[in-house]
Amino acid sequence: MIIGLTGGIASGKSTVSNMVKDEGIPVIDADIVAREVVQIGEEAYEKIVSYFGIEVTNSDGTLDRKKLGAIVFNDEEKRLALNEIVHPLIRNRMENKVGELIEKGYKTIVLDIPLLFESKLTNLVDKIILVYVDEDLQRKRLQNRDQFSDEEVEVRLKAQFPLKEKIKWADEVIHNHGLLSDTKEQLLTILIKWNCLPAHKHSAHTIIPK
Ligand SMILES: CC(C)(COP(=O)(O)OP(=O)(O)OC[C@H]1O[C@@H](n2cnc3c(N)ncnc32)[C@H](O)[C@@H]1O)[C@@H](O)C(=O)NCCC(=O)NCCS
Ligand SMILES: Nc1ncnc2c1ncn2[C@@H]1O[C@H](COP(=O)(O)OP(=O)(O)OP(=O)(O)O)[C@@H](O)[C@H]1O
Repeated sequence: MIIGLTGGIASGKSTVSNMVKDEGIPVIDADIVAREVVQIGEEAYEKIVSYFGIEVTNSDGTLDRKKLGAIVFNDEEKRLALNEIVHPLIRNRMENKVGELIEKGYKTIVLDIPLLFESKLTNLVDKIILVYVDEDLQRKRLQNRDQFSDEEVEVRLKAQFPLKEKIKWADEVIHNHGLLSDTKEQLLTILIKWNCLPAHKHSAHTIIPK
């Protein structure tokens, strides 16, 4: 089973995906793949530099992600242009990674994709888990984690579908407002329901009814 793990910026996807990895299930992280496809010399790197100009590179030639972020999150047309350059390559690379893991014998693979719905990547997955928090908490966690100004937070939230909308399209929702142990319990309940835990892990989490 290929599970799509999605949410919104700072809703807790990485937190949940670390819990998934702890259960011995491999995770492919779209944010990491997105960094791989823009390395110097890669096709997307050349396209980005020719579209956005040399100003979006650091002195060592690597992309200046802060500068590129400041541009694309304040200009919808440019954000969509960046998406058009990188998203097909992200999709391809993720499909290849899934193929490799299947060949290695993994029966369950999780794809952590923030823009699963926005980028129409849902056909990559069989089931979808949404990591949900309300927007106020999402703002607070984003601000705390990345030290963004109010405006930087708002433009990033505006670039994604609201989490409330995404709930409708998810098979399961993990509410990530409380303790990490609550979040983990919700995750395990879903994985057990879908029969996705490796056998030794499954028995470790089986709750024996009284
Ligand atoms: C704009 C960039 C350079 C900013 O880099 P930065 O290191 O500051 O952020 P990072 O890549 O870690 O992304 C953080 C979060 O921002 C959100 N985000 C990233 N790109 C986008 C986008 N194009 N549209 C909406 N939200 C986005 C996601 O929730 C992501 O988890 C970078 O995010 C990027 O290259 N984005 C395009 C690729 C993409 O869509 N990545 C998301 C995975 S599908
Ligand atoms: N249940 C929780 N309680 C307290 N803090 C949390 C909880 N879950 C996540 N956080 C914190 O909230 C922030 C955002 O979480 P995380 O980085 O997992 O989100 P994300 O969805 O992966 O973000 P992004 O889309 O930007 O990669 C982090 O600083 C994390 O430590």
